[in-house]
Amino acid sequence: MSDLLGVAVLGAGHMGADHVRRLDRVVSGARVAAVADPDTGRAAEAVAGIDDVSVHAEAAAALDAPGVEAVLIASPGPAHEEALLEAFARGLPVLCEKPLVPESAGALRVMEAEVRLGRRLAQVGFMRRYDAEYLRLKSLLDGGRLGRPLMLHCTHRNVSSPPDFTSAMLVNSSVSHEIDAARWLLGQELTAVTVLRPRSSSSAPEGLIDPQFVLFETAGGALVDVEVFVNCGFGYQVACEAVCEAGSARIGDERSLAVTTVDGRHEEVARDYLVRFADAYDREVQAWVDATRAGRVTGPGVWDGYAASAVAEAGVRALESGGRVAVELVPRPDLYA
Ligand SMILES: NC(=O)c1ccc[n+]([C@@H]2O[C@H](COP(=O)([O-])OP(=O)(O)OC[C@H]3O[C@@H](n4cnc5c(N)ncnc54)[C@H](O)[C@@H]3O)[C@@H](O)[C@H]2O)c1
Ligand SMILES: O[C@H]1[C@H](O)[C@@H](O)[C@H](O)[C@@H](O)[C@H]1O
Repeated sequence: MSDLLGVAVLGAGHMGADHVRRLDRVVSGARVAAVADPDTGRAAEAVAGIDDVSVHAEAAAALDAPGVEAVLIASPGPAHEEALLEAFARGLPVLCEKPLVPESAGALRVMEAEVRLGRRLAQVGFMRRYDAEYLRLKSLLDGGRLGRPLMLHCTHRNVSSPPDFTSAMLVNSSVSHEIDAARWLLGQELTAVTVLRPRSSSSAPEGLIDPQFVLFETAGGALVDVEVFVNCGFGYQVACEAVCEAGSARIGDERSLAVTTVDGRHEEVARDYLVRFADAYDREVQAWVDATRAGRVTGPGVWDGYAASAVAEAGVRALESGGRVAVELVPRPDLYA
């Protein structure tokens, strides 16, 4: 028996295949023991060259495969609730890609199941909490040098959206990251949301409301605004400026490589999340493996996933109604105190 943590990866698409590579070649202390995808050809391709790994069409079969001790869920959001409940039924620790569950009712069922178990088993894949720039901003805000935060101005741009992307997904898929980051950076719940629609870009697919301007209110009286633009065409840009009583701080300005030639100064712009957040995913998965081997959950958990889904759901209602929508959260169970 290997002393490496045996992980079943559910879903072998963009994120799943990248996490398989990461578990196999980047992080220490883990190995890929099984992979599941209804497209078994894709699953087999993702694990090509890896020893002692089984390939399954069904997620449940991968959870029951030999050597599986933990689960990484990278299937589409609507498949997450069933996968989480199946993992909990087997007592398996989980790293679940965002969203925990797209609808808050489903997220609540997952939370109730974990509370019934009486111990935390799941972490949600909000990888920005592991990004070096976000970590510096968090530590600056927590240190108090800038004083009380008043506003966060956020930008979230993608080059283009996948073919099945809907107007609601700008809020509940893309902005779910800002929802979690704002809750974490400010240490406050988001209490209300309003979504404004500038004129849609002519580069956006027909009918897609893109960009959107999302405004959150927080329990501590701060405001968080997000420009989300998923067909901007020119780069993957994620930025955040915190404006506080005694100063401001900004991250996300792509300071990685600047090339100067006779034609001027040129700075690289990431093309997608796998590039922009590569280090953050590595740190996230390593931290999850380490915590899991120590029998703990240290990252964003089921309460964070539930809160993000509830806020996003209010956001979608705000987009549809054009009005301000209050966020309703159930009381936080003691398990997540
Ligand atoms: N953290 C991030 O920055 C980030 C980035 C992209 C996607 N995601 C999340 O990762 C998840 C996967 O997204 P993706 O872009 O890789 O999607 P994808 O469409 O590229 O891949 C999903 C894969 O899951 C498979 N699948 C479908 N139903 C399944 C099931 N029941 N069990 C197992 N596999 C199943 C599909 O066949 C497909 O191969 C989503 O939850 C998405 O929101 C997170
Ligand atoms: O699912 C993806 C992913 O979460 C990315 O990090 C985000 O930038 C995209 O907008 C979203 O569609």
